[in-house]
Amino acid sequence: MAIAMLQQTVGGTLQLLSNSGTHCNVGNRSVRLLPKGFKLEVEFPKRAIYSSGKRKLNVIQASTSQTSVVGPLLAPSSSDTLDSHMKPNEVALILIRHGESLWNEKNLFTGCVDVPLTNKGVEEAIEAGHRISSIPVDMIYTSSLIRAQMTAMLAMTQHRRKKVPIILHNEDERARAWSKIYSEDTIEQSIPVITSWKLNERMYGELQGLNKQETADKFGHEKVHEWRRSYDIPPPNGESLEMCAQRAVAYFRDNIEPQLLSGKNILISAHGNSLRSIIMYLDKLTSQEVITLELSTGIPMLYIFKEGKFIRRGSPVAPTEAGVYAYTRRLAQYRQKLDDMLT
Ligand SMILES: O=C(O)[C@@H](CO)OP(=O)(O)O
Repeated sequence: MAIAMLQQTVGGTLQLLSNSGTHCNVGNRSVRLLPKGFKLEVEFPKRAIYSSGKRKLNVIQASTSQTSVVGPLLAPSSSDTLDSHMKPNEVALILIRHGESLWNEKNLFTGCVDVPLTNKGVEEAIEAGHRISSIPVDMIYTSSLIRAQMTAMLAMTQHRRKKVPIILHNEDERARAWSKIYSEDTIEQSIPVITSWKLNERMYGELQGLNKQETADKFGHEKVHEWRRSYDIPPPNGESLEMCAQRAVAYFRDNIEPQLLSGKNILISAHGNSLRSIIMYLDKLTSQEVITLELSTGIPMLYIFKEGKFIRRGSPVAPTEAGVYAYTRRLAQYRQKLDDMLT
């Protein structure tokens, strides 16, 4: 079976690796892949579909130095409209802040420290999953932190479509090779989960691990409020919200938005401040507006992406809530198909 994988781009060089000699279409050129890899000099467009046999390799932002590596699991043949092969004219984007973590419970500054969920956090994640269980999800993005990953995975246990979320391991070639799936059908029933530190909580510098109340008592409530909720004032040796927004929004624009454009329904499980940053971008909030935005743990927020615009649709309260599915005909149809499939 022909499996080609985008390995890397260096300047204008696109390197494809193949597990067998096979033909691969790159743009409008048909090329032969060699067993041990193939190098091709190509002026590639920003977004292009590269196909090998029946599979599509979706190359995102190939003209930048950092390229998303997309293997077969990452590019299911269609977005999940059970399973229509038409590119939809609108897709769902769901944002979830992770459930309560052990350090949320202890009221400690957490930032990039990798702390798991509490029992309450587990329950919140399951409840979030229940709320979104009839909304299509084709791809999941999470931070590299376990609390966001646990939240995404627990939420997906509730999804009525019953696809299996699978974390992609792109750390190196062996990690990729050793986690490869060899069944087309199994790939079809999977949801790729892409993790990136760029969606992490903002790095809280020398406040990480300190108690929020004790820090306020020591440095004054005003100072601590400034560190926590100003836009451009960083905590000692940490990131301001503005700095967090720079990397989180850049990641969203470079990696997630192209997938939405290509018709994928997406769930992002991340953190208070990385999500506030992304919401600032989606809702075009000013720096004054974003500092008053507070996100609760485990509450999913739904957006519809249509004609290049993000339309905020609030938070689904229940999978059967009429209001959510009245938002768009496509969501209503998807839920109906799930009902038909499951009864
Ligand atoms: O401690 C943290 O990492 C964050 C989120 O819990 O705190 P804050 O409420 O100050 O953004």
